[in-house]
Amino acid sequence: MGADLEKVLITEEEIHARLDELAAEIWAEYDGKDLLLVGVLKGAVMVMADLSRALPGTAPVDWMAVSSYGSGTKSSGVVRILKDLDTDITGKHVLIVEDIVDSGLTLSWIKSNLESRSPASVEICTLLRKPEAAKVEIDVKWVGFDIPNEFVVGYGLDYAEKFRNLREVGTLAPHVYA
Ligand SMILES: O=P(O)(O)OC[C@H]1O[C@H](OP(=O)(O)OP(=O)(O)O)[C@H](O)[C@@H]1O
Ligand code: HPA
Ligand SMILES: [Mg+2]
Repeated sequence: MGADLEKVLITEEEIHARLDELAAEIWAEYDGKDLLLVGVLKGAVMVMADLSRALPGTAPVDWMAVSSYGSGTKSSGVVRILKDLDTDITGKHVLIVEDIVDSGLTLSWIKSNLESRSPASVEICTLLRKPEAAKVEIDVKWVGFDIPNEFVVGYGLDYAEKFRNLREVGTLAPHVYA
């Protein structure tokens, strides 16, 4: 599987060090508040697992599943809810936890969808962001790493459902696409 990578952009150690920093900042913001962590399946599973465990206190976790990419490498811009939250978020401080903000279309749709449910606040934490790929303006409060506009896999991110279980984030070698 490692041989399928062209280059490693972010190592496992760099990811964990950055998530530890973000967890401390996030806890400073939400300590004492009614916080709900919302993960976006499936990509955010690894980020949620490590970020939530790096928090110095406890908070409930819920999940949404939406589809925008299908099996390809380009966002269709069409977002569908495949699984909604189990939680009523009225009055809660919602923190959306994501693996990547690419075009921003998915997150901007999810954020306004959640904002329509009368929460106390909705913010976003993402491990990765591609500033050059942005198609909509979206306010992301916590960003792990800004990365170049290249398709990446690993640490939850897939290509055709594969490579989510890589420990690092990297780009794929051309032979994988062939
Ligand atoms: O900013 P955007 O261009 O909208 O892209 C970002 C979204 O695309 C990916 O999800 P995908 O739809 O591939 O589902 P997955 O998490 O199951 O891989 C990723 O996990 C984000 O949710
Ligand atoms: O670069 C990416 N890789 C994998 N999945 C994605 N979903 C949006 N951008 C990406
Ligand atoms: Mg995907």
